[in-house]
Amino acid sequence: MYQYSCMNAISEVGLQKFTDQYTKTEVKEDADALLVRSAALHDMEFSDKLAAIARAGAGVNNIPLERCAEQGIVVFNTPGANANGVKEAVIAGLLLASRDLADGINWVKAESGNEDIAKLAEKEKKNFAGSEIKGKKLGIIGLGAIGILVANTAVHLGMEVYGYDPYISVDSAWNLSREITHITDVNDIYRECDYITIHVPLLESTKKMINEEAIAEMKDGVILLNYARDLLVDEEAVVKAVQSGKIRRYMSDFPNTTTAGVKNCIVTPHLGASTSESEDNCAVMAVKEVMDYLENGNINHSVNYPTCDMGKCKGVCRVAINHKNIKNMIGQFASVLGEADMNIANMANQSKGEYAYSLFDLDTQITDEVVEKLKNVQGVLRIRIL
Ligand SMILES: NC(=O)c1ccc[n+]([C@@H]2O[C@H](COP(=O)([O-])OP(=O)(O)OC[C@H]3O[C@@H](n4cnc5c(N)ncnc54)[C@H](O)[C@@H]3O)[C@@H](O)[C@H]2O)c1
Ligand SMILES: O=C(O)[C@H](O)COP(=O)(O)O
Repeated sequence: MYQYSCMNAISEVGLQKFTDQYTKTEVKEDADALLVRSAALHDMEFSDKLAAIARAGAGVNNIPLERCAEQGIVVFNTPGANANGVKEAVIAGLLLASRDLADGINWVKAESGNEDIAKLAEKEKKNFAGSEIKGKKLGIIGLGAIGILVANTAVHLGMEVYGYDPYISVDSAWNLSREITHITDVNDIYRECDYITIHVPLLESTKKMINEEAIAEMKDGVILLNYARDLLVDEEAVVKAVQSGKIRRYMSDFPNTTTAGVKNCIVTPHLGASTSESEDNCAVMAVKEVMDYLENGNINHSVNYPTCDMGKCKGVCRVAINHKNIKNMIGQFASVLGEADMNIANMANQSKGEYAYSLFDLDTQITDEVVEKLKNVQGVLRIRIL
């Protein structure tokens, strides 16, 4: 039996995928797996029982990845599962930034008791006039799951699309429309584009990538969209630029005291992935990842451990070892098993940065004594027998 705990509300469509081997617990210390959306886990202590954390979503900046890896806790996310939801929010953002729909709607609300509203509207509408996106240049920074969907949709809406991503995956490159101009110097996006949208992960290297210098390179009256993370942008510099008119509008999905309520900053309360479809997709993917890891030891879509998948165990038992990526680990594991007269029927070993993961299918049941010997190999972080 396994136990899981939810750190945020997780879609029932996903939770229903758990079989009767799983029960939900409110006691986090009892959980084998945690499911989370944006709840901040940086200050949370993790029990020795916890084997997996699944982020039902894309961004993992709310999870201490390194600390988890060191404790042998595999962290998963659900790449692409909410990308369509975010794409649609970004397209809405493009239109809201171009047409003064928000102020127009607010004006109608304010005048709702006015009997002359229809006549007055015809007089006032000039105050809410905008521009069209067709024929305008859109620069996309980050062509991953969301960036490519935005890029391809914007092409269909008649925009001229420029894309920048020095680390683009082969999959993304295959899925990108040929109409998109490939940019290798991000400054060309800043200099050329009428609209700029960012879709990169929040990492040390991307923090405040949109800063005063980047803004200075941009066209006057540019529209900037941020449905990725607020810390990617120096928002104090953005607010100054909005107030001076350098940036016509700043669209953000991340409210904070810097941008909330500022004229021409249109901020939504982190709604990008808040659609029933995205919430279901993310939860289903997260639950499947957790079950495959807890039951079979397979790792798919982890952000702190390598992908390692041997399907279902074909031997008598499977030994799953989370360990440091240092030399001679496999040799030591094989020696311990060989000395105990245990044959390895099948095995896999993969590494990612400082961490590695090994799976061994054995022809015989492993004993507690051998498990203890494997645990004592220096660099081993966790062992599970499945
Ligand atoms: N608003 C929301 O609700 C919401 C929902 C989902 C994701 N997000 C955020 O959107 C962002 C993108 O998510 P995704 O699912 O597309 O992720 P992804 O991993 O599929 O794509 C990110 C892309 O950014 C590229 N990249 C990394 N560093 C870069 C750099 N310095 N310059 C240019 N490109 C760079 C990567 O190569 C990758 O192709 C993330 O920050 C994520 O947290 C927000
Ligand atoms: O990174 C993500 O997937 C998004 O920011 C969505 O976050 P949420 O699951 O809290 O809506």
